[in-house]
Amino acid sequence: MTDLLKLSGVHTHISRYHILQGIDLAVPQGQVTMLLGRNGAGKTTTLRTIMGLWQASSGEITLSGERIERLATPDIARLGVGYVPESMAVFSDLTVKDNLVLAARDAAMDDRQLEWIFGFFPALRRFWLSRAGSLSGGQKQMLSIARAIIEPRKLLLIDEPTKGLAPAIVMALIECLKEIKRKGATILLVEQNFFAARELGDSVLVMDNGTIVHRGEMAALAADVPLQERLLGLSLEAHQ
Ligand SMILES: Nc1ncnc2c1ncn2[C@@H]1O[C@H](COP(=O)(O)OP(=O)(O)OP(=O)(O)O)[C@@H](O)[C@H]1O
Repeated sequence: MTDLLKLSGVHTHISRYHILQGIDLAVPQGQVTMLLGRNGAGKTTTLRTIMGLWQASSGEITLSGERIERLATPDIARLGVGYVPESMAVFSDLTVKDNLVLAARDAAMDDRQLEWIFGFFPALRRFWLSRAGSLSGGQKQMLSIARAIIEPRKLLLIDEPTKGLAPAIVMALIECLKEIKRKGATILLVEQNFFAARELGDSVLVMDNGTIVHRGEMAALAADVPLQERLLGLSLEAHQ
């Protein structure tokens, strides 16, 4: 299996704080890799460092074998990395359509890509000319993911997409992400929801205090409650 993304010995400082303390991880092509860990473990900082939003103070990050840790965020995006931040990246005052037009940047929106996205997220077709600010939380999250996949991406970084959403919406979102996965996407996914983690994850990385403390198959961690309690402080069931 080819590793699409690799981090070796990555350290990140935020002002005087040493947050990432030597991250080694690999994200295999065509798989969903879950990134779990307690609050404050460094999951968001890891995604932001890959995306160039924080600069690694040392270590190497490669995408398809190419070093990216010194590149600026727009250049990393141009190489095919899509990022869905925790705080839903949508422009509330713009329509759903304009949010997607902007996300497609200089490329004209491709009709086939758009139909593909409507297939996952039918609500976006329904509210095409509505202000994004008028959408529900779940619909905003769907728009935020749609913005990240409006152009073909090699790699998607998604930060806690189910956070704060009602259970029915969470289930719908999991189905959408499964479909995106079925189409062969490679995803690094931060997620604390048990169903989402178990349903979507092929492999799992667990972080604590800025390092990776466990790596393995998601199914193996999902089946091992004592290990979950040791690594996460409580079982995945309790994270629902
Ligand atoms: N802008 C910042 N300035 C100072 N410290 C920060 C900043 N952003 C994050 N941190 C610190 O870095 C550590 C890791 O935070 P991070 O958000 O990466 O954790 P996380 O695992 O994503 O947790 P959560 O699930 O709570 O978002 C925390 O101790 C946090 O307080």
